[in-house]
Amino acid sequence: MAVQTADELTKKKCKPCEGGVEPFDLGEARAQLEKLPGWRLTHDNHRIRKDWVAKDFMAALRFFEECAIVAEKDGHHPDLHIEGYRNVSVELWTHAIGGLSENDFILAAKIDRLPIDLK
Ligand SMILES: C[C@H](O)[C@H](O)[C@H]1CNC2=NC(N)=NC(=O)C2=N1
Repeated sequence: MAVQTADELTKKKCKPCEGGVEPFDLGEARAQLEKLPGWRLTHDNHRIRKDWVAKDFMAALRFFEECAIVAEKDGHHPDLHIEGYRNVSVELWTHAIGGLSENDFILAAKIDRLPIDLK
C-alpha cells in the first residue's frame, strides 16, 4: 500500500472488512505512521495507539464521543482506554484480519482532527 498523507487519508471512508485482506506488514505500517504524528505500533506491531491527557474527566468522555461518531460513520471502531480519569488512549486494529488495514490509518487521521480539551 502506497504511503498516504494524513490529508489524503481523511478524505477516504473505511471499507467494510470481513477478512480476506492482507494486513500491513511492518515496513508498510512504519512508513504510513511517519505521516501520523504521535501514533505508535503496539501489540507486536499489529495495532496502532496514541495517547492524550485531557483537561478533565468530562473532556475525556467528550473526546470519546467524538471518536464514536466518526467510528459509526465509517463503520470501523477503535478500542478506547481511559485511566486516571483523564489519560486517554485510542488503539486501532482491524479485528477481522487480526492486524492493520488502511481503515486503521484512515480512522487515525480522522481522530487526529477531532477536538479535545487538553490538560
Ligand atoms: C462489516 C464491518 O466492516 C465489520 O463488522 C467491522 C465493524 N467495525 C470494525 N472495527 C474494527 N476495528 N475492526 C473490524 O474488523 C471491524 N469490522
